[in-house]
Amino acid sequence: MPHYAADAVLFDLDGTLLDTIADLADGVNGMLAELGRPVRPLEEIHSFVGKGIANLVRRSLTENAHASEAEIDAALPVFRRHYARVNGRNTTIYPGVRETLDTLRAQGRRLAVVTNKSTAFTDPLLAHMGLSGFFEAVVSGDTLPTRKPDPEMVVHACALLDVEPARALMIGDSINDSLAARAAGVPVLLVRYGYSEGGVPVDAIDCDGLLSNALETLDHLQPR
Ligand SMILES: O=C(O)COP(=O)(O)O
Ligand SMILES: [Mg+2]
Repeated sequence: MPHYAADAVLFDLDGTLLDTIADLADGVNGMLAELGRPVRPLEEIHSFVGKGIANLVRRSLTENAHASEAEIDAALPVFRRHYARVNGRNTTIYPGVRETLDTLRAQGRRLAVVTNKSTAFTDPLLAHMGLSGFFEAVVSGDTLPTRKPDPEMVVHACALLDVEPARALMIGDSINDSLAARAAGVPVLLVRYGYSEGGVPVDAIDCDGLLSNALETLDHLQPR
């Protein structure tokens, strides 16, 4: 197993640091109910998460259903209103995450969040969960014109942390994370416990290793 020098570790948020699916599902189903559409099971909403909020709303309206572009546009602020109301309410930190962040900081590594979630939800959620203090940079889905799987957010996080991409390590849960990291030249590990957008099994995704618990990140790093 390769051991990475990793001066910086970049973390995806939804499905990697935080189990946010209950709140995302409440936001989606609040929106669907208000629009007079049938609500969806949490398991289905799982597979819609990973490419940002606009994609989540689109998939929620069009999977085995029909919605016009105008209806999709109009639904976005409805979702945002419902999600803002519940963001963090039933969210939990995955086992091992806080200890991992503590250890990485104690080792002097710089940490960032790189998430497709919008800034308006990312920042209050990190604060609510008591995680803000760990991160020197937070790159959200609306920080740049592009989102994961494009590499720019990952490149931007490395620049903010003043670390060469090859000296960083990305931890994510979906193909969007692995594609973005690969294209940015950052090694990438995927957690087995996240949402894996599109329901793609993580074993089938090109990455540098799989983690059953965030603490296993430490096993992939060179000591310092
Ligand atoms: O908002 C999303 O779709 C997913 O966010 P993530 O990039 O933190 O997994
Ligand atoms: Mg994710």
